[in-house]
Amino acid sequence: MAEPLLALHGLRKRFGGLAVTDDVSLDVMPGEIHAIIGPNGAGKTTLINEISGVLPVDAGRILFAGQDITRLPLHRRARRGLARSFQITSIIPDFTALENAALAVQAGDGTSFRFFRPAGSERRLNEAALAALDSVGLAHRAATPAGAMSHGEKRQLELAIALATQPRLLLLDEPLAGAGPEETERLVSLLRGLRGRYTIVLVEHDMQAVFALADRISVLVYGRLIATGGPDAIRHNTEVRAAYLGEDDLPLAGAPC
Ligand SMILES: Nc1ncnc2c1ncn2[C@@H]1O[C@H](COP(=O)(O)OP(=O)(O)OP(=O)(O)O)[C@@H](O)[C@H]1O
Repeated sequence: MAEPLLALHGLRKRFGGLAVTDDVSLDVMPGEIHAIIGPNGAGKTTLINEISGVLPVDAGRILFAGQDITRLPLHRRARRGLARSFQITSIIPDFTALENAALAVQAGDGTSFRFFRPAGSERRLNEAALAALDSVGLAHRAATPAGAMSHGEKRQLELAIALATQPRLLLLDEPLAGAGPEETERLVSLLRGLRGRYTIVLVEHDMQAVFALADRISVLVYGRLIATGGPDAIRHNTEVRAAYLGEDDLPLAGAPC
């Protein structure tokens, strides 16, 4: 069996008296889209923050590609290929889509602060940036200033920026938030196109999208992991359904998304 790309072992985090991550252990396998769902306040964003290094854990271990990264700072996790997509805030509005992606390519290959670059590196930079834009269907908008793009396009660009760093693991925190129905459809098909090529941890409230996209789903309730499994197993899990009682957004049938 393949080794997990990301393995969480007994993670714990408290905010004052509140256990927000309560002995969470889970594996993310290479190439899978692994969704983390749970009711509001379940601790999903906190968990993503612990994985990316924004927040230190109180106890437990985080292994990435077999190496212990529990105490590594955020930038050193990023260097190892752990990319987090920051909701639009990483976009520079006055820069074109291509320039935004090129900055990310530079950050990814560690050349951001080199003043003297060998001839040809500019071209390679632009090619890599264009490839990232192309992978999210934005190549035709390369010359457009990011600030002039629609909300959905900014989401696509944000994804291109994350992909431009050539991540081994992509952490997506609510990539569909604020998107209208058409934008959602486009973003879901775009994410589906990344399946198998990237390993993705996805936190998302849109259950139709989650059940359409995820290979496996982990369910957090009050910081505790109550289930991990394929969409069908999760959909029919009694404890999961009880956790969502009163919310009608857990789809019973397969979603046509
Ligand atoms: N910095 C903090 N200090 C104190 N409590 C916090 C902090 N950040 C989050 N919390 C609390 O931790 C709990 C989990 O929050 P978190 O944002 O991780 O949940 P979530 O599952 O992502 O929620 P949502 O679905 O609403 O985005 C909540 O009760 C929240 O109020």
